Amino acid sequence: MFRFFRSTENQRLVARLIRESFYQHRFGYGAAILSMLVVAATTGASAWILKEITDEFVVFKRIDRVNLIAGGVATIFILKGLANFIQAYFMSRVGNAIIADRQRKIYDRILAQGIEFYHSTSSSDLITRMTNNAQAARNVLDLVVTSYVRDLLSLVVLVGVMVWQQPALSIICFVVGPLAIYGVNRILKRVRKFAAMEFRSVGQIVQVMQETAIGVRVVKSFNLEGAMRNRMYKAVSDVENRANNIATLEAATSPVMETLAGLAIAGAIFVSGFLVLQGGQMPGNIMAFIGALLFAYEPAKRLARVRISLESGIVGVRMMFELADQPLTLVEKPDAKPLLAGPGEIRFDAVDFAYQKGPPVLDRFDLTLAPGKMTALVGPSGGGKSTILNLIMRMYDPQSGRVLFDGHDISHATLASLREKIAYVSQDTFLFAGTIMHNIRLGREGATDDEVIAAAKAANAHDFISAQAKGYETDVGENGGLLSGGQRQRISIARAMLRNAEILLLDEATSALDAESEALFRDALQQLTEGRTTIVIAHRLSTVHQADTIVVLEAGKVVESGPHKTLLQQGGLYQKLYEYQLMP
Ligand SMILES: Nc1ncnc2c1ncn2[C@@H]1O[C@H](COP(=O)(O)OP(=O)(O)OP(=O)(O)O)[C@@H](O)[C@H]1O
Repeated sequence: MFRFFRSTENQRLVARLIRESFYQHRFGYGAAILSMLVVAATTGASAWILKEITDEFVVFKRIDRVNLIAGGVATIFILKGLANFIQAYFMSRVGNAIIADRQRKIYDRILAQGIEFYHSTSSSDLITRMTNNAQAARNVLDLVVTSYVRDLLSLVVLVGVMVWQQPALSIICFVVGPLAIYGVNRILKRVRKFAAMEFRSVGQIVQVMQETAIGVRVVKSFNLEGAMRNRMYKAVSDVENRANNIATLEAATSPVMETLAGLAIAGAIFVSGFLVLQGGQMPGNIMAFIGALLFAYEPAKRLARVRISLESGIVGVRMMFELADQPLTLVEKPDAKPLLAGPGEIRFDAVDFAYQKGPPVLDRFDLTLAPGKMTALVGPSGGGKSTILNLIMRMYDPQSGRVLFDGHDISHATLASLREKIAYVSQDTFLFAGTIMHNIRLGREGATDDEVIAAAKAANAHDFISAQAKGYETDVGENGGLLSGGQRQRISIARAMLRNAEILLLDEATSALDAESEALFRDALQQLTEGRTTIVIAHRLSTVHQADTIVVLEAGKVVESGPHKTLLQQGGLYQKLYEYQLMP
C-alpha cells in the first residue's frame, strides 16, 4: 500500500477508514476508478497526439490526415469529459453516502453511551464531531482516491509518454519529483498542529452559541452580552487565524512547485531545442514530450500537496475513531434477560456507590421499597436521593452490591425491559421540539389522542392546554421555552402517567407547581399510584404525607423510616425538617 503519511498512526487510521468505508462502497468507487483510468489514458493520449499533429502537419505536410487527427482529438476530449462526469457522479454519491453512514454510526455510538459519558463530554464537542468528523472521513477518502488513483495514474501514463518519446530527457522527472516531495514534507508538521487547534476552536464557537441560546435570560438579566461577545469573538478569531495559517502553509507549496516545474520545463525546452536543431530529432517527439510534461504538472502538484490536505482531514478521522473506540460506560450483559412482570419490589443490597472520581455517596446501603406502595425519600440536599433513582433506572452501576427488582439483579436484565417498567419525572423537565400532543405521547408509543388527553387531565394539564390557541397542537418551543415552568412540569407528569408503567419515579416532580395545582396533582397521584411501586422525592413535605413509608436520608444513610405520623412522633430529623417548613 502507498505510504500516505510519515506517522504510522495516521497510516493506520487511513487503512481503517478504507477497510470500514471504502470497502462498503467498493462498487461506487470501482466505477469511479474505472473512469479515472479513462481520464488518465485520455490525458496521455492528448500529449501523444501532439507528436502526430507536429510531424504529420508541420514536417510531412499530410493534408489527408487532417480529418483523422482532428477526429482523434475530438474523441479524446469527449471521452475525457464523459469519464470525468462518471467519476464526479460516483465520487459525490459515494461521498454523500459515507457522510450519512458515518453520522448514523457516530450517533448510534453516542446514544449507546451511559450518562457518565455525557458528563465528561460537552454537547458542543459532540455537535462539532457529528458534522466535522463525518465530513472529514469523506474528504480523506476523496483525496486518497482522486490523488492516489486518478492523479497517480495520469502521472504514470504521462511519464510513460515522456519516456517513450524522449528517454534521456525523462531523467528530469526523476530529479524534480523527489525534490518536490522533500520541499512539501517540511511544511507538513506545522499543518498538523494547526488542524488540531482549528477543530477545538470550532467547538468553542458552538459552545458559546449554545450557552447564549440556552442561557439567554441569564445573559440578558446579568448584562453578560459583553462577556459572551468577547468569548465568541476570541473563538471566531482563533478559527480565522488557524484557517489563515493552514492556507498560508498550503499556498507555500505553490512557489516550491512552480519553481521546480519552471526549471524542469525550461531545462527540457533548452535541451530539446538542441536536439531538434542540431541533433536531427523529429520535432513531434519533442512536442509530445513537452506536452506530457506540461500536462503532468497539475496532477504532480496535487500529489505533492495531498499529504498536507490529508493532515487537516485526518484530525477529524482520528477524533471519529476515538469516539467509536471509547468504551461504553454502561453495557448490557451478553446473556441479559428481559425482566418479567412482578409485584414490583425494589431492593438495594449492600450497595456501594460513588460518581466517577467523587467521594462515596452510598456505603453498604440497604433499602427495600415495598411493592405496590408509595415510598417518599426525604432529607437534606446532597443526601443521595436522586442517586437512588439513578441506580434504580440503571443510569449507573454500583461499584459493589446489587439493585434487585423482585429479586432479580437489574444488571443482568436487558436495559429496554428495565426502563419499560419505569415512568420517570425528573427535577429538570425536558420537552422535545414539537407539539404538546407529541411530547405527551412520547410516554407511550401508539397511544391514542383520547389516552393522551386522559393523561393530561390526570396531570391537571388539560385546562391550560385547551386554553392555548392551538390546544394540543401548540408548539412548545425549544425545550418547552414557550411554556411556563409549571406547565412544562405538568406535561412531563402527563407523559409519565400515559406510560402506565409498573414503577413510578418522581424526582421533585411538583417543585414548579403552585399550591393549588400541587393539591390537584396529589389527588391524581393517589389514583395513579394505586398498586404501583412509587418513589417520590420532594423537599416540600406536604407532598409526602400520603406516602406509605417515608425514608429519611442523610449523607447516604437511612436515618429514619416509617409513616408520617410515626416519624413525627419519633422527634428525629423528619420532625425537625417538618417543623422548619411550618415555621413562618
Ligand atoms: N453526576 C454526578 N457526578 C458527580 N457527583 C454527583 C453527580 N450527581 C450527584 N453527585 C453528588 O452526589 C451526592 C448526592 O447527590 P444527589 O443528587 O443524589 O443528592 P440529593 O439528595 O438528590 O440532593 P438534592 O435534594 O439537592 O437534589 C452529592 O454530593 C452530589 O454532589
